[in-house]
Amino acid sequence: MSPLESSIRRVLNLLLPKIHSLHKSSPQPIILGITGLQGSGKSTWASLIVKLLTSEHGLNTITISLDDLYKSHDDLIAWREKDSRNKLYRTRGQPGTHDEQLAAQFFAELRGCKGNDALKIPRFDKSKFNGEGDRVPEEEWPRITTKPDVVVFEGWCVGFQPLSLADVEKKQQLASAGKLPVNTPAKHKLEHLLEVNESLKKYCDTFMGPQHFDFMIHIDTDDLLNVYRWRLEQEHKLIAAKGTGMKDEEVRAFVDGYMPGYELYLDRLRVGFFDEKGKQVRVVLDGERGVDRVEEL
Ligand SMILES: Nc1ncnc2c1ncn2[C@@H]1O[C@H](COP(=O)(O)OP(=O)(O)OP(=O)(O)O)[C@@H](O)[C@H]1O
Repeated sequence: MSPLESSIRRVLNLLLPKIHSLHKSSPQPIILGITGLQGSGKSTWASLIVKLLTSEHGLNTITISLDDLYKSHDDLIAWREKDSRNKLYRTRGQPGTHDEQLAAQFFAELRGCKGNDALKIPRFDKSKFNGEGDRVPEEEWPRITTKPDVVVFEGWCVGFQPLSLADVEKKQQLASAGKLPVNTPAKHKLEHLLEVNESLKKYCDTFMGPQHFDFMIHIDTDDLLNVYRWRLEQEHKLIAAKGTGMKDEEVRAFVDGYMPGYELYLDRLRVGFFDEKGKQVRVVLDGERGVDRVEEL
């Protein structure tokens, strides 16, 4: 067994008794969030957890990625052009670039799903429009006809919760004084950070707040600079395999887009997403993406 698989099993074992107990007491699908830094392994964790829960624990488990809930291409362009000065919205990814109505509707249907009513799972194709991406036509979305016991919902900003205006401002001042790990909030105007924060608030109200999840796995690291290293390694591997990929400075710019989110919202997630204890596991990775430690929150 690979070290990664044994880490995933170890973390899953911490949550399993609680998952089984909730499964026995509630007919609704259990929502397990997976959040983590760029390239930290969210999709790898999600797919192995689906496999383990289904094949070894008899729990019918599916996964959905926040990436499948983006706005359509037309809506993404309209969103970008609404405020073309906001650099955070030049590409998809930030809160505001997903279709929160679609997301809220999907999760509401999922909670009410009794099986046999063919629930459709939204899909987004990142390759459309030269990489700008577009939603896959609804008739091509996969359908499920059996109520899932567990739904693994993964995304880079899953688990983030909005800050007050004063706290966003304070973070930006800290960044301007060079007191945050990478200081990226200083690279954006306050009003632009607040625009993302406002969208995050809407997400949390409608589909991404603590009230919408049962459990959360957070893949983290003590040193945010590791994220640049992991993403560069990932791209170098891709170039070695396919002969093409992003240049190093493009990779850095790409990761820079996510850093303000990490620098604004990770502190709160690290303290705990839920009010109740025992529902969240924080996995802290070392520089080589090995597990340094596991914390139950
Ligand atoms: N612990 C690990 N050690 C080494 N490589 C890993 C580890 N976890 C994942 N990888 C590899 O790193 C790459 C990124 O993993 P994955 O796509 O699961 O991450 P992600 O967090 O979902 O990424 P993204 O943020 O880009 O969506 C994959 O090639 C995966 O095989």
